[in-house]
Amino acid sequence: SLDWGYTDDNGPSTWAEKYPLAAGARQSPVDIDTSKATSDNSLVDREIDWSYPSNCSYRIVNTGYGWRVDTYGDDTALSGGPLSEVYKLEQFHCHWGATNDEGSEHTVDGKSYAAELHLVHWNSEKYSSFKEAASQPDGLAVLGVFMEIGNADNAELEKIISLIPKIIHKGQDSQASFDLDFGSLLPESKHYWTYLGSLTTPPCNECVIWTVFKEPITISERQLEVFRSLKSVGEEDAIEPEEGKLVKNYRPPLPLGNRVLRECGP
Ligand SMILES: CCN[C@H]1CN(CCOCC)S(=O)(=O)c2sc(S(N)(=O)=O)cc21
Ligand SMILES: [Zn+2]
Repeated sequence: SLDWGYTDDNGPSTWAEKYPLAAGARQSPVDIDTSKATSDNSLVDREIDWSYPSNCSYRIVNTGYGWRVDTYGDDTALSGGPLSEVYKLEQFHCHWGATNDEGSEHTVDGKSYAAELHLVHWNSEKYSSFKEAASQPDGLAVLGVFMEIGNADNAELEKIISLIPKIIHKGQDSQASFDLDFGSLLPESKHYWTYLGSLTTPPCNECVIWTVFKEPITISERQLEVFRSLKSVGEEDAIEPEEGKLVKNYRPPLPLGNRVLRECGP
């Protein structure tokens, strides 16, 4: 069985037993208490700036904890906002819940969204590899985008969702070269909150500069159901058809403690 996961016997409340960093003071996600957010002038004139390729080849993989799209971050760049260097996109993935009233990792004044998209970048200006960056306090920059249920399908996400039936079991992957317009995976408004945190899964390294957008994007109920059809076990694990489904893969919020939560944007 998995040494960590999201069930009662291996879920977030047990992680610190095997992954001591999970009990740290700079953990993610957090509840974004909007009354605590300080609008910081140092961020105002440093708009978050990203450039992603329009068409690129990608690999989508079932990690056993969800789907992950590995990008070959050559001509990607994320800078500005809270970032002092240029970061490259390494991968993106998503977190969701068993029902639509939960699923996001960050919450806003206690409100959960149905899912949360994470675009994971690493500080390629300062460090020579993603792995090295993941052990540094300013090594990773993750963009968090809330997802709420809408009537229409999200056309960009559909390109990913159409591949999920090929990776139902843990370890399966699918190579695809589809032209993904990352810009449309991000909200129109660049209004965001930022704070220093961690990976939201083991090993829970405290290496992430988080930027969470205020405006959600939409996903349809059908599309979210496809996420929930993923399995956390491999094809060879003989289990009942309904068993092992990844119906939820989010970590509940941890205390912000004495960290500063900054807000920027109109
Ligand atoms: C299931 C494992 N998830 C991990 C896998 N990686 C960790 C690699 O550690 C190398 C030492 S990662 O840096 O790609 C990464 S980012 C996030 S999150 N949810 O905080 O955006 C989780 C994870
Ligand atoms: Zn994540």
